[in-house]
Order: sequence, then C-alpha cells, then structure tokens
Amino acid sequence: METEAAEVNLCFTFGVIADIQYADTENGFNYSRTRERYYRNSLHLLRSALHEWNEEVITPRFILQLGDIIDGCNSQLKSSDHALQVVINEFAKSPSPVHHIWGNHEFYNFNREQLLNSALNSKHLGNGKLFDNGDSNIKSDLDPDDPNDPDAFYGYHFSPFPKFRFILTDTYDLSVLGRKKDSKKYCYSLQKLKSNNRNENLNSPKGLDGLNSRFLAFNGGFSQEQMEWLNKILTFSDNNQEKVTVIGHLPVHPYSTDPMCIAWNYDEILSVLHAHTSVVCFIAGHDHDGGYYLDDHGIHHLTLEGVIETPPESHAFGTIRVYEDRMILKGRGRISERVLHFDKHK
Ligand SMILES: Nc1ncnc2c1ncn2[C@@H]1O[C@H](COP(=O)(O)OP(=O)(O)O)[C@@H](O)[C@H]1O
Repeated sequence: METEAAEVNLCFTFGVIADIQYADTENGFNYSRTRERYYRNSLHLLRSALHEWNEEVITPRFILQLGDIIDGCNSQLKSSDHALQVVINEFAKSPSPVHHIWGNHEFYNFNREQLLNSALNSKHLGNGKLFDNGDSNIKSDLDPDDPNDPDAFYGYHFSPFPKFRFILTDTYDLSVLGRKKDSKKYCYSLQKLKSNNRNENLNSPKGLDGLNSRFLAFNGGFSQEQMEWLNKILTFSDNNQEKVTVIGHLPVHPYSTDPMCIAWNYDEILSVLHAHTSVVCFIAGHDHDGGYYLDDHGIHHLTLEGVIETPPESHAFGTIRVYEDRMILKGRGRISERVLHFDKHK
C-alpha cells in the first residue's frame, strides 16, 4: 500500500551511470594497483543496466551518463572511434534520451571539436528544444556554444517536468586536457596547475597535502563565464521556484569525494550553488569509490560509483525517483539506496 501511495506522488524517474571506461582489452588496475578495472566487462554491465531500465514499470524519462564513457587506453590501442561506436550502439537501446557529460577520458581520446561532432554531444536535448515547458525564454541569451569561440564550454540545461531543471556543466572548461595549446584557457590552466603542483608529472599528487592534492592534470575547473552562465540559469530557477540538479564529471564538495578527485575551483562553484535556493543536488562521477554528503545549504552531493571498477557479478547504476519533496536513489550493486529530502525552505 505504501508503495502505491508513493507512486501517486511520483513526478518522474531518471537513470544514472558513471565511468563506464569501456575498452576491448584485458583487465587492468588503477594507478596505485589497489582496484581492478574490468574494461571489457563494463560493456556487459552497461548492457544489463539498459535492460533493467527498459523493463522498469515507469520508464525513466532520461538517462544521465556521467562521463568517461570509454577508457583513455583506447587512444594507445588506436580504437577510440570504434570503442565509442560500440558503447553508443548499446545506448541506442535506451528507452529514453541519453544526456552525456564529458570527463578526462573523453579528452584522452578526442579533442573538443571531435566531441562536439560526436554522439557525445547531447546539447540538442537541452535549452528548451525537447523537454522544456514553455520557458525557452532563457534559451538564447544564455547559450554558451558559439562555434567560433575556441574557448567555449560544453553545457546546457533542460526541464523534464514542470518545476524541475537539470544543468549539465563542463568541469574541464579550465583544463590542460582537451584545450588547444595556444588557447587562453589552456595557458591559464597550465599556469594554475604548475603554480600548485611542482611535480614534473602533473598527474602526481606527491608533496601535496589534503585538498591541495586536487591540483592534478586529470582534474579541471570552471571558467568565470561558465559560472556566470550557471548563475543566470539558477536565478531564473529561483524566481520560477524550480528544484535544480546540477551535473558534472568532477565532484565539487570536499566531503563527497577523495580530495584527489575534486574540481580545482570547487570553492568558487560552491559559492555559486549556495547563492541560489533552487539547487537541491549535485551529481558527479570520476571518483570510482563514490561518495555522498548533504551540505549545510541543503544540497545533496552524490558521487556515483564507477562501472569500470565494478566486478562482473555486481552492478553500478541507479534509477532516481523524483517526488515533490524528495528524490529516492534506487541504486543497484555497489550504489546504495538513498533518500534525498529537499530542504523545506527550497
Ligand atoms: N598518483 C598518481 N601519480 C601519477 N600519475 C597518476 C596518479 N594517479 C593517476 N595517474 C595518471 O593519471 C591518468 C588518469 O588516471 P586514471 O586513474 O586513469 O583516471 P580516472 O580515475 O579518471 O580513471 C593516468 O595516466 C594515470 O596513470
């Protein structure tokens, strides 16, 4: 009975999956050799996640793919295009549209121009074109994608249900990955990284303590212009009394992840999120061990466990059921079940 009553107030559901890192190669390990990586099996886990989403009584309205869809080793194997096609062919069986985030492994395989011209560019699903509910008035002046701007970032937003909005952000907007070496953002990012990390290998956290160990080449951050863009959308959402979930590959709260996985300017983006009553959740990937923290502004920081380090007999995906006053994460396998209550003042 309780379940039936809960269904009555259900607004919609959506699927989440992170760090698939598929490659047609033997199993390997993470850098410190503490965790096995199941490169081939990640495709099987994706397949069974899609199967389960297809079987659900309430079809998820959309799927969020949190980034690192194929592993960087595909670049050395010269199989980047093929591996991407294999994974995209699986996603073609999705019961609903798939929103793609870009992570560090995307940039090991492709440059930004290639990504914009690939199936990993899901911008056409955003900014009022498919799901929005008549509020496309925030579309044109906020669009970040000037095709002539080499420093443009990848980001968009959509509203799958009245009073709910999802914003996809680019956590590698400031990065030494993916940016052209003569671009302003690359030069700024390299300087930022080198001034905080004195190691020759900029992926090494040697000598960096605590949160300073985030200054690694495989991380990145948000430009001022992206934060302004986000600020404008969130202002619209505040005024429209929406509940907003922000999504990025890198986590942004220190208590929701290992410090080696957090965005460089997490403090700046947190200030933006905290300035808006509409933000209820931030969903990230990148840290394959996952994490969770409810911050003092009532924002749930959810870091999803990665498929790549999930043993074949387990799973790493979830379905999030959205109600007016909460979201319930139905995690499978390594992802736990969680109830994310919305702060009453939101
Ligand atoms: N502690 C470390 N010291 C030096 N290089 C590292 C370290 N951890 C990771 N790397 C390197 O950084 C890159 C990204 O690491 P990887 O573990 O593949 O990222 P992800 O966690 O996103 O899968 C790889 O080239 C890896 O060898």
